[in-house]
Amino acid sequence: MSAPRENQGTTTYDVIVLGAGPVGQNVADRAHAAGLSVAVVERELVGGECSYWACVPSKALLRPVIAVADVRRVDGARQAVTGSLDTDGVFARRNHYVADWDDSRQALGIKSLGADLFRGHGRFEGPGRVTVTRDDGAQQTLTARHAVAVATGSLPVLPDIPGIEEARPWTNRHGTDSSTVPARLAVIGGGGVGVEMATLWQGLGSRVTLLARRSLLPRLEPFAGELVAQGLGDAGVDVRIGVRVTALRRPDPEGPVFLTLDDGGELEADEVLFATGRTPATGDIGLDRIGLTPGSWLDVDTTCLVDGVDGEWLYALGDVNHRALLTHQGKYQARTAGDAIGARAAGRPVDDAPWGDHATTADQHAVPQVFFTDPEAAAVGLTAGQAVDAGHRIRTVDLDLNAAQGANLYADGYQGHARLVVDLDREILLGATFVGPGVSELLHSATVAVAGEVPLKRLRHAIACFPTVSEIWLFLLAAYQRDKETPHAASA
Ligand SMILES: Cc1cc2nc3c(=O)[nH]c(=O)nc-3n(C[C@H](O)[C@H](O)[C@H](O)COP(=O)(O)OP(=O)(O)OC[C@H]3O[C@@H](n4cnc5c(N)ncnc54)[C@H](O)[C@@H]3O)c2cc1C
Ligand SMILES: NC(=O)c1ccc[n+]([C@@H]2O[C@H](COP(=O)([O-])OP(=O)(O)OC[C@H]3O[C@@H](n4cnc5c(N)ncnc54)[C@H](O)[C@@H]3O)[C@@H](O)[C@H]2O)c1
Repeated sequence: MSAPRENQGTTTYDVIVLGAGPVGQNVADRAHAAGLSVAVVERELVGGECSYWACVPSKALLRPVIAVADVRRVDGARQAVTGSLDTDGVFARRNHYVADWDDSRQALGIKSLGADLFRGHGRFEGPGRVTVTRDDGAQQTLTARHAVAVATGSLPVLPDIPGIEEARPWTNRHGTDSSTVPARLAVIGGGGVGVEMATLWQGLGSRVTLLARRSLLPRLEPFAGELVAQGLGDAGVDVRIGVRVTALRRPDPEGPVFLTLDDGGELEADEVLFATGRTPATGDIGLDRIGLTPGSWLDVDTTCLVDGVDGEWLYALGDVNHRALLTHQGKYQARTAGDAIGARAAGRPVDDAPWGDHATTADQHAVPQVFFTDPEAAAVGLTAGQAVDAGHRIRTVDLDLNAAQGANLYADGYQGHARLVVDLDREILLGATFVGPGVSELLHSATVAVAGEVPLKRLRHAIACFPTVSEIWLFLLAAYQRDKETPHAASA
């Protein structure tokens, strides 16, 4: 490792990491493990959006809601749940998991992995050169001998609708850090944030209206959004699909917000939460100083080197490269790119062939995701539609999950559905989707099968325990075999 070197107010490290979310932390760890000196720059909280306003608080708040729903599906246990959720307890639980928005433990983590933390806003001044501006205006310049890794994440997008400022909308920030439950909440957007926020605030006692201009969870198999919409409706959410907000008003700043809808209606709520997508946090990081466009997503190659930048020094990881806006996928990119940075710095060969040590091949073939709704929706790889669009010859296998006795024992009247997408030419799985209570823990089996390209002939020998929900694999594979042996079986 070349130790940090100071010269005329500029400190030189082997690697500079911009952003200390989960992704920045992981690339710093891997680069340091490769023997490189590392500076990490963070302008807000070490741990990023994920730790304080996204994954962690949302799951801390959702778990009690789903735990109670799960108990209510088990006769004998249901009778033990007689009251409503203790919201103070739920908020205290959330506060515990976000450490009361105090990042000192995570900041120590940066130190203990051997990197130096610089608090402040990082901006490129030129290739390999970053200025850090602290809140008090003090500035420090850092230069990188080998690499800069941009892991600045993403920000919520608010649509340009008249009255949006006056409405003082919530985004994922208030949606996860509020400790008051609005009596009526309008949630706009049917993606992951929208459906999870609707689930959790309805569970905590709000009367939620969810407005989605298209189907829910549109990137998953269509049945996922349909079952999640049904679950939300059963929980009391007013789900309205195909409805847009055209204007907002909050005439009395202390009073309710009014939403004008394109179906001619008006909706009154106490708060409105926009979950209408993300924009890259690259607007103010000096991209123009290095020949890139401020505010753009950063396209990358398989080792996460940014396209169109000479010299193999600029990497972009996590949300900012727009490959998959998921913590686990960003961390995978960070581990892979951290190793690639180490290899390039040492002059060792880079193994960027598909599934190689320095390639993020899973980003294209095996991205797993779970939405913690009730029912849960879990998917990996390609949907049937995506597989056909990509030119694969496929067959889909569909089954209700209650075909597995384990599902019925897990929840009385278990309702859920599974789909496998099979590549007919190679007889491997391209994708799998499970929707139902408790399926989040089922997904990794499918991820192993998809990423491992395990032949179905061999998968048959991976036995699931009786009586678990996982036994659905047995029935899905048997159904595939049956279809295969039936000449008229449909292939999509
Ligand atoms: C409500 C919600 C729930 C979610 N739930 C899940 C989930 O359950 N599972 C999942 O996998 N994903 C989930 N996601 C997505 C997940 O939050 C992101 O994919 C993840 O946070 C991306 O990590 P990151 O490190 O790239 O960015 P971030 O977590 O956004 O971290 C980026 C860091 O960079 C810092 N930064 C930005 N600009 C600068 C600068 N110029 N100088 C210095 N520092 C800077 C920021 O302050 C921040 O700390 C959820 C998202 C939302 C909104
Ligand atoms: N459990 C998880 O892993 C989890 C949970 C939440 C979010 N996430 C990830 O975080 C990212 C951001 O999630 P998100 O839900 O904010 O974004 P998204 O892009 O997934 O969904 C946004 C939705 O809002 C809709 N929309 C956009 N503009 C609109 C408008 N003006 N009016 C009405 N609807 C509008 C879009 O059609 C889309 O369906 C996603 O990639 C998501 O997968 C993951």
